[in-house]
Amino acid sequence: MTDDAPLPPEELERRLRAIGEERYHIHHPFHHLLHGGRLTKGQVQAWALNRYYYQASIPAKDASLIARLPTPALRREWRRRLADHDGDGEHPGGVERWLRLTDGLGLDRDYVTSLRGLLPGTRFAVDAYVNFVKYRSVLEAVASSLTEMFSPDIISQRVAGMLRGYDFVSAETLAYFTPRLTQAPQDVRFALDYVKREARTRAEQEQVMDALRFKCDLLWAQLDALHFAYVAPALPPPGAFRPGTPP
Ligand SMILES: O=C(O)c1cc(C(=O)O)c2c(n1)C(=O)C(=O)c1cc(C(=O)O)[nH]c1-2
Repeated sequence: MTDDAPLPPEELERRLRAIGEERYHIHHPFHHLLHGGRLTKGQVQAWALNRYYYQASIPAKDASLIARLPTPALRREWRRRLADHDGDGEHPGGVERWLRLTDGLGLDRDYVTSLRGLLPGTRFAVDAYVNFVKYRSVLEAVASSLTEMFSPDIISQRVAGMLRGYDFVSAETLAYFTPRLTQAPQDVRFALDYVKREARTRAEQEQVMDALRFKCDLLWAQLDALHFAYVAPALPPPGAFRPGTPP
């Protein structure tokens, strides 16, 4: 096999999984603290408030991808993701469910949704994701969703660890995560089959792997920003959320 020969699809999948093993945010020190019950309520609030922007931006990135998908079948598949996050008017979607999580932690909804307390690092990382999906190829955009291959593990760890570690967190507060345990594997099955089928050249396969690395990096960067602002050296930038201070 020359360097330019396409990888067998199963080898591409193995390499994608190896990228997650190495780079997924499950390995970030902030997550170890969060899941280990070692943060204060204010630090957990900072995590939830910042992550709201990620949750609220996911439907925007999915909607921009739908506009570029070439077939009804592809658009239908991606439309399901939009409904998962936005709800259908009767059942709440992920964005509303995340707000129930921030409610449960005692944060004011108007303050959370105003984004006034957001860290600049969160904003830049999340916007980079939305722009990546908007401007890169459809193949790279689909590939960038593949971090969801690794999310059921981190979600299971998080829910168990947070229920054990914090008396201010209840199963109801964390209800956001329950449907993700079935939605994420369904999303992944489709996206993984898609990239294995559509990345036909070695160059396209490299683009797929790079897209997954980029996505891991932007998830990591969000936790770096949180760690710097709220754990060590604990220097929240001007205007950012400060635990215990009224908005
Ligand atoms: O809890 C997590 O650590 C985590 C990670 C990810 C991810 O890996 O991108 C997603 C989610 N949760 C999530 O809840 C979610 O809705 C989601 C959508 C996407 C995406 O890229 O389209 N990732 C994720």
